[in-house]
Amino acid sequence: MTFLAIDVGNTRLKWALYDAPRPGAALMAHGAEFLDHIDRLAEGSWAPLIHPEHMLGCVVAGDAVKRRVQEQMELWDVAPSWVVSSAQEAGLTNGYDHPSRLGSDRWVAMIGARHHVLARGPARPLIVVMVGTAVTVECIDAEGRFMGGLILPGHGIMLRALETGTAGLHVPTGEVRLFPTNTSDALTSGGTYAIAGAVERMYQHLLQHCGQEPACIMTGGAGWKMAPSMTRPFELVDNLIFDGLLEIAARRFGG
Ligand SMILES: Nc1ncnc2c1ncn2[C@@H]1O[C@H](COP(=O)(O)OP(=O)(O)OP(=O)(O)O)[C@@H](O)[C@H]1O
Ligand SMILES: CC(C)(CO)[C@@H](O)C(=O)NCCC(=O)O
Ligand SMILES: [K+]
Repeated sequence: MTFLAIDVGNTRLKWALYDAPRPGAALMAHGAEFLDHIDRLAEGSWAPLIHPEHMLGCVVAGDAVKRRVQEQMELWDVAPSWVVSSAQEAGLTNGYDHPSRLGSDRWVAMIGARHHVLARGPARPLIVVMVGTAVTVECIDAEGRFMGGLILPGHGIMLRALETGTAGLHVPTGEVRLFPTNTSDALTSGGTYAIAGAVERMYQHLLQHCGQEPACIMTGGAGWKMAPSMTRPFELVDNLIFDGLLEIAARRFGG
């Protein structure tokens, strides 16, 4: 019962082929393409794959990109299905004002993170940080209710905004420093601590609200770069979105 998971992000499409639609399934193949290059998937990295029997994805890039991905999937006889954020799914409840307006990447990653925590011990409050093109910081209480979260610009967007918005800031990437003494280090440290500071703030909000130390999980391609600058112990999980898609797929496809 092969299963293809697809995460169409703001910048790149990431995919993973598993031997079954269930948590813990074996990973058979995986890859990533920039959105500009997705029209080559069927003749490229998808061509040699075993045909997936089921597929589930999440997409934040809009309908035109979704259609381009579905065109590539015509290579196989598999129905495309995409997660839409809802009021409730896989044990999580959604506290967003309009649940369907919550980015499905955020919803799916939270589902992955919640089950990650439950697999290890008793339920507890949870902070989920996704570090990619944008950064999101989500708060979930011990009962599995998504209480709310932050959206902030990712590191790359922050630096590009400063480059285009100021008269003379064009410098190479620097190092994260406690007391930056050159422009490169000042910019790199500023972006990093903006993210770390936002996360710390949400940690305090959740701790205060729940009266219990939250578990902290971080994911996304740049998570490892943020890890040394965080103020709390964070567990890095490679791809929470795939983990969440496997949880949902197990319920939908009965894996
Ligand atoms: N030192 C850093 N600290 C924090 N974030 C960084 C750093 N360097 C790069 N980044 C961020 O990481 C992003 C790349 O992460 P990732 O590979 O998860 O994103 P992506 O797959 O391109 O995004 P998406 O999932 O939205 O398509 C960059 O866009 C940038 O914002
Ligand atoms: C916030 C991003 C860009 C993070 O990838 C994405 O989840 C998105 O476009 N969300 C829709 C708006 C929202 O989540 O409130
Ligand atoms: K993403």
